[in-house]
Amino acid sequence: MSSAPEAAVHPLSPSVDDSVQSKSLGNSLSFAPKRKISPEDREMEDRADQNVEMDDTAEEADAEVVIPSSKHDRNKKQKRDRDTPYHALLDKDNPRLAKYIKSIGLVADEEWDAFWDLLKEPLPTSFRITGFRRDCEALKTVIHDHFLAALPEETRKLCEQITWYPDQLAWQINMHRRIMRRSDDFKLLREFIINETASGNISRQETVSMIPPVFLDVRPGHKVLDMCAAPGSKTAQIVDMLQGDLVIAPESSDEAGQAVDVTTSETPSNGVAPRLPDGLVVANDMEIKRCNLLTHQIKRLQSPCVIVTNHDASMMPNIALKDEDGQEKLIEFDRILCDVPCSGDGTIRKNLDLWRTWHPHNSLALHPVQYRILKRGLEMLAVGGRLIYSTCSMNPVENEAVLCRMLNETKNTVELVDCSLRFPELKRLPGMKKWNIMAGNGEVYEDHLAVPGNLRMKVRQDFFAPPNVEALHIDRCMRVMPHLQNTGAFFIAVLQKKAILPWQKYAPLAGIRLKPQQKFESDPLVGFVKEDPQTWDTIKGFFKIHPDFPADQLFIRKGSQDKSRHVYMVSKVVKEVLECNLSRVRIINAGVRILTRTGAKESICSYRLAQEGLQIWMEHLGVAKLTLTKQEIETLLMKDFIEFTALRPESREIVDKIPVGSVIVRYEKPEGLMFDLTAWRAATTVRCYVAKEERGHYIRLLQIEASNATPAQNSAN
Ligand SMILES: C[S@@+](CC[C@H](N)C(=O)[O-])C[C@H]1O[C@@H](n2cnc3c(N)ncnc32)[C@H](O)[C@@H]1O
Repeated sequence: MSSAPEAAVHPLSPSVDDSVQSKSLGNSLSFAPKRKISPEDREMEDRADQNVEMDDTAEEADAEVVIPSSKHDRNKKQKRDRDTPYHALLDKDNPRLAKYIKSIGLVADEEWDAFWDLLKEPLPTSFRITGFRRDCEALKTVIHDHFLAALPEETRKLCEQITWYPDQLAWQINMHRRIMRRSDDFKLLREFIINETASGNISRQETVSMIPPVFLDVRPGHKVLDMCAAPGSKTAQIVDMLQGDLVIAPESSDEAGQAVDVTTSETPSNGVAPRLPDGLVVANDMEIKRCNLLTHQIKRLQSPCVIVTNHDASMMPNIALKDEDGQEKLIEFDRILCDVPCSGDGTIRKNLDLWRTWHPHNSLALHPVQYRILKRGLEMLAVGGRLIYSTCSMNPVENEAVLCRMLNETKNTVELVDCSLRFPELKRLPGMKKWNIMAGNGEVYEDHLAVPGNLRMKVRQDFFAPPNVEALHIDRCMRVMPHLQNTGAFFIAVLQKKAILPWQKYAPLAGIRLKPQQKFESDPLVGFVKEDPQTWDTIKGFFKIHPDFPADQLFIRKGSQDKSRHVYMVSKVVKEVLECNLSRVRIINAGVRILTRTGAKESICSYRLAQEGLQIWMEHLGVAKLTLTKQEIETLLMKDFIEFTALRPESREIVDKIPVGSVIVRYEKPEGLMFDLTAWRAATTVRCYVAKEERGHYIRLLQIEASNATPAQNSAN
């Protein structure tokens, strides 16, 4: 890799230390049983990791699309995607589908042609910036000032900032990715999006799929449950909100004062410990394979607040915490997302098979499970908490009918929130108060009385609008339709729990006995500091860690040689959840790696900082940062190391004072780009410990900064 004399023998060389990984790999505590990974699984995980093409992996999986079950199927699909001239071969017509949508009464007659024609058009390309706030802002500026500003005016008009999206961090380019691929105008922007997706800083996500988390109104410190989370695009938004990296404007002026600023980058001057991200996101999915996709997505977020679990959401086990008296108390979640499995007809613009496979029976069959997941969600929600029910289906049986049934059963303890004044730029329709239902035989029925006896078990009474539909305020639900702003279709309902549910009154929460469930066998999890106080003392001294740093939130896996090398950090609540629930909740993954044992003898500290966890606790590290110039940092990023002889005298002077071992390298331009990297100060070099994709990200930003700067600015650096 390098010609440096040290590099060949350095014990920390990336070639011998497999722990320098991209954001998406091996950086959190895994609880999954040691499973044998089949080539198919591996391929699926690789696909999720690589994102090498601007593909729709996450997006497609977002809808309830079946991931091809065998390698053969996948190869066939890939071949078909490659060979099929863009959307051309399919006969995009389905008279029964047209009859069904017309029969619901969802689209006004005068809008029908616009709606139906658009369903046959491919979706635009949409994406959002994700990650820590400081980095998001830098990337937003680059996209704006460098790429969009350079586009010819006609092309630029196709790029819309999604105005309702918080902090203006999302865009919709009204052109399908396959056409974009052939456009010279978009070449640079497209490449940039592909590379930034690979390094985890941009997330390709369909516009409508971004809506539910925005209405969920997550605040720092909240406890959030995402019941059907895989592949995790909405979980990622939730985590950004929880950590204060994505800020939703308060709903009312009363709330403005309560909003907590959790920006972790400021060191308080009053000696108080800098804030660490707190709160909890439980990201759950029933399918273990999809949980693996979810885990990969979550790892890119580098959050100590997330736990991935694997349960049927309709039977989600209770999760407990200990109160001050040591009594177990069930967690009541502040926010819950029920993005339930659905028939997915709202995704027909990208899931083209639906033109062929759509069947009215699917919605009828899905209603019961959707209802049960919603019911369990409401049970686990705190009084005063908020729950979002969402689907990418247009069928009222999966939407309004589920809600009407639940609202009637919860008897005024739950209400639909009126969001009509929120995000007015987002065009939407109100929930429907009356609808017809198409049975599996293709016949449409106006009410249950009209349904023939032999079909009444399948087309049930509670699938139709109830007589008291007005009183339920079902029109407060929101329907986004494709022709309103060139998107897919989506349904969103915001619910608030006003009191304990009627059937919960007889089972007071504090007294519930939790049943032990099947336990995963994995290496025991132990507190790092308890296990090895001496090493922690050395680490604390070496990195000058703030005395108030909560070291009890650090864990290692004991038993397996390989895993005990890494120290993971979790949030305070996640720590408590792990301590109380490992025997009854199937936890697949949690935590962020912050330290790795190197075994390097030449340093007094045998651990080095891990890049993925750096931002989380950096303000707790008093160790000197080595600030380098643009030229120096570029060398470090491109070659992987910089020799002392290549440093300017000022940098050399600082390096000479730093002991051998792990070091933070900073690049900082006043009013401009700023980032920190983990590195190793060796005898004659400084070696970078950042994954290739992430190094590429910083190199791109530096190059863009240089090309934007005036010649005078350039020479100053
Ligand atoms: C619409 S997708 C969720 C998309 C996800 N929220 C996102 O934004 O990336 C529905 C998910 O529900 C999962 N699922 C299906 N039945 C479930 C159940 N009973 N409990 C939990 N998850 C379930 C599926 O595996 C699928 O991943």
